[in-house]
Amino acid sequence: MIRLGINIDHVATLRQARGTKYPSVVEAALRAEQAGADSITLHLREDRRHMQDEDIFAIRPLLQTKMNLELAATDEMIAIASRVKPQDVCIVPERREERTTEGGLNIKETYDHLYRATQTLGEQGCRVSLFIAPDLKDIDLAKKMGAPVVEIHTGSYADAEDEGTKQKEFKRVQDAAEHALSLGLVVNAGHGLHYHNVNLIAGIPGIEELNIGHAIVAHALFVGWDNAVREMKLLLRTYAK
Ligand SMILES: CC(=O)[C@@H](O)[C@H](O)COP(=O)(O)O
Ligand SMILES: NCC(=O)COP(=O)(O)O
Repeated sequence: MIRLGINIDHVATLRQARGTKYPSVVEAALRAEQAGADSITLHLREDRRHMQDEDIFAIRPLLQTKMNLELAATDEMIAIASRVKPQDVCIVPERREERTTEGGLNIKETYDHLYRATQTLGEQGCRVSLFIAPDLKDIDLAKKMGAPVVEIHTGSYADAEDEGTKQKEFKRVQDAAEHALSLGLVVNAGHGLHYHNVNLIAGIPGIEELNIGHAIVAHALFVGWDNAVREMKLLLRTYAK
């Protein structure tokens, strides 16, 4: 059964907008688990625009499911992950000026650096995932690097502005997932997924987990957090093959 990772970054975005203590990211994480989340994803960005270090340390011991900590492969972030010891770590690309994560890791250009980060985090007992574009060559490099998991960036699929582009981008994700599974990799996917586009991705056989956040936080404004999580969980159950 495909698993649902709830990314709570943008609960923190609302909090950071005013520097208040509310909404509580701890409450968001625990209630998401109660509502059916199989994992809690948090992206500790270098610029701390949403999640803060103290959020990561506070949430880690309280989770009943697992923590998937997203981070850039920097010495600072690897040191934090080595202290927090999340069950899963997803290495993601980061550029300060970006509005959101644009594209996957440039594995070819940064192979040696990513290899060292993957090894270090693996030695800490974390299951390492690489956030990559739906590109077969990048998947081959991820396998060569020894990362047990890849998370396929679904942003181009989610951003498609016409049906033809959407179907083309979906096939890229589908082909990439099939190739990664054929190499024995665990395959996750995420970025930009919402209640009206998750169906095709959830229907790809073999995908282990979808990480979804922004759309769930947005929907929660109208239906409540618990219901927003439950509705997404039901969609995954409905469309998974
Ligand atoms: C890696 C990924 O797709 C998510 O963590 C996404 O980055 C959400 O956070 P932002 O909206 O800050 O990019
Ligand atoms: N890795 C994808 C993720 O964690 C959530 O991305 P989004 O749903 O907030 O776009």
